[in-house]
Amino acid sequence: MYALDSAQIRALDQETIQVLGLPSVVLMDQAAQAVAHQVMVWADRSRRDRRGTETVVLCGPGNNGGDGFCAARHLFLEGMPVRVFLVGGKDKMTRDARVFHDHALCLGVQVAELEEGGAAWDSLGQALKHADVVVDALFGIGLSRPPGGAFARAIREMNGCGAYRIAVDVPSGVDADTGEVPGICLQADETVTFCMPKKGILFFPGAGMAGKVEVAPIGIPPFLVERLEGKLRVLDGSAGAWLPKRPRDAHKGSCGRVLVVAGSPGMPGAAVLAAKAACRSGAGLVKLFMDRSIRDVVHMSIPEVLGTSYDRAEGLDSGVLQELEEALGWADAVLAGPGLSLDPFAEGLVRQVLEKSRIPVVLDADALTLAARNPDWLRDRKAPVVLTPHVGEMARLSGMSGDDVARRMEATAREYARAQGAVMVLKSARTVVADPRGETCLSLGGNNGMATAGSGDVLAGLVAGLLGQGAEPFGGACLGVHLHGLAGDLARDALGERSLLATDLLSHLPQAMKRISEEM
Ligand SMILES: NC(=O)C1=CN([C@@H]2O[C@H](COP(=O)(O)OP(=O)(O)OC[C@H]3O[C@@H](n4cnc5c(N)ncnc54)[C@H](O)[C@@H]3O)[C@@H](O)[C@H]2O)[C@H](O)CC1
Ligand SMILES: [K+]
Repeated sequence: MYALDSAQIRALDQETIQVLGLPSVVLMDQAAQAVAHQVMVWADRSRRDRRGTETVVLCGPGNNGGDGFCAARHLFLEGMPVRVFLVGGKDKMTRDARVFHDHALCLGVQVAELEEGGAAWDSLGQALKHADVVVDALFGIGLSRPPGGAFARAIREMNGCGAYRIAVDVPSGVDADTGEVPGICLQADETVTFCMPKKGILFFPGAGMAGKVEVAPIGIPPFLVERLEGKLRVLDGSAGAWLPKRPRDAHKGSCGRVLVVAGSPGMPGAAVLAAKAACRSGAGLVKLFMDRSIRDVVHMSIPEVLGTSYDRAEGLDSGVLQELEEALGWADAVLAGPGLSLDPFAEGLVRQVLEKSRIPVVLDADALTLAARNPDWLRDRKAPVVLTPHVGEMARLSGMSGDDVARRMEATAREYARAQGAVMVLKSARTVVADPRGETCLSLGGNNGMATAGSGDVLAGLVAGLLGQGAEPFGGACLGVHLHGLAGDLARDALGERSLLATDLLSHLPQAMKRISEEM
């Protein structure tokens, strides 16, 4: 599945209509049938007699409204009571919307026009009072500014009624491309979107307005979708294809060696979480390059982890750098950053990793901040790099504001990946993974319970562990993100969301790994 923007979906529309000769009203009718079907599904699920289920449809002047008129037709032909209210005026209607508006009228569907100051608002109020379902067909991908006037009032009325709210394609008020909600917006219980989900209902805040998303085919051939440029792939179980195969005669030395450069005096936690996640990824050997002061607590927490320790108090001398270089020579992948701190000692370690590493490098947490301070380190590096910033760290790396990064998650990840020649894992409630060559994935997995200390350390360790087993950087990052979200959802299902801890992610990783291995 892909998340598409309005330009892509319009291009698909046009190709299907022009190249394949499928009339646009056929696409609209398919879309409308899907909406009407979901109304019937709701009636059946609520054990309501379909013919007793009252539906109110609010239509805008565009093709979103056209879907609404056409859906009303289908409900009417099913013998279901339906009322339609038009906002925006008949004179502004698109051709296809007009076709189904007129046909609905011919069938006997009641259509009233809502105008500012008009009398039909009372009828709308009455209709919504008795409605079981309300269908929002005001705006779809054509929204170009915050809804105002009669449109805003209609949205307020829909939000204020007790009916089950179904949005057509996009909840009215959501920017279909960015997910921004510039003004008033429908709070949908469900969104029936067509062909492929629109980016605006997968990225927040739009994702928070869409409710349950149903994706309905409307006759656009898959091969047209596949050949679209710049698609945003939505991660699912197929991410398992990126899981490195294990040698048949596996032994601990042949299942990946991962070096974790993490932790600092008094800060063992992040290092433990990251190293444990690398172990849980299936890597054969994980070695922590750590300060002597945390060695005991690390070995108590993870007996499986090897360790090379240094004494930060003695300062960063050539001996430590030599040991780090030797450890890099031992490893198949390296993670630097969790709990490393930002002092000159830590700076020296990250610099050494980027200068000397010929194996894939994952930079997380403090290493990202240090790399942002020294941009030439990334530029001059010799190894493939995966960066795993959250929005704030991305702001520091890119010089953008956090709000701008949050508003342009996909574009920011793509641009920075290309500029740095690095794989970007840009983390937020929706995480985007971008490859320097342009391939980009979106993870819908995970939940609010994962917004907790250490969650990022687990992800970074997981990604490094997969790269250490031979996953290529982009695939390993995508698989790590997918597994991380799946483990988080499994943990939430078992423990609830509120009290989730990063250690719960670790304990649910085996189940997540088992799940994707079985789906392959
Ligand atoms: N392939 C598909 O996915 C198909 C989608 N269909 C539906 O068509 C709409 C898109 O229709 P469009 O006419 O382009 O735009 P909208 O109906 O979303 O918008 C209506 C119209 O309203 C004007 N407008 C925009 N913002 C405002 C505002 N704030 N206030 C007032 N007026 C506004 C603007 O002129 C818009 O054109 C898509 O979402 C699907 O529902 C097809 O039915 C089938 C194929
Ligand atoms: K809508």
